[in-house]
Amino acid sequence: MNDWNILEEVWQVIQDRAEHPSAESYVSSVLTHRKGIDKSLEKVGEEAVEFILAAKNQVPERTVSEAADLLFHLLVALRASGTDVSDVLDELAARRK
Ligand SMILES: N=c1c2ncn([C@@H]3O[C@H](COP(=O)(O)OP(=O)(O)OP(=O)(O)O)[C@@H](O)[C@H]3O)c2ncn1[C@@H]1O[C@H](COP(=O)(O)O)[C@@H](O)[C@H]1O
Repeated sequence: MNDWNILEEVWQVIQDRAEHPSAESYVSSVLTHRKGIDKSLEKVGEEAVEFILAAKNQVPERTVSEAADLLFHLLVALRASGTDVSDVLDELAARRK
């Protein structure tokens, strides 16, 4: 199944967790972390490295899983940096040749 809508769905949940933080929420814990934005930026770095290693070592299941982690943490970091994902999508669209 290819469902690009899942990205939008996860983005909306991240907005909700940012606006209504809860103790049980992982996203809230990252967005309210004592390290501030550094926490989500560290996660992006960590997950990027794990993705690179999985892809480089040609481990398909791990590559999929690490790519999902990377996309998720990138969305959280975009929120932490006050960047709207729509602007990122617009930027991609503007690069069409
Ligand atoms: N996609 C994810 C997702 N991917 C990974 N994780 C969590 O990310 C955490 C990080 O795990 P790691 O092993 O990388 O790191 P760790 O050492 O345990 O913890 P940290 O480094 O983060 O401190 C785990 O607790 C995972 O559960 C996620 N947590 C949430 N989501 C999505 O976000 C939504 C909202 O989640 P909550 O905010 O928890 O309600 C969920 O419905 C999902 O769609």
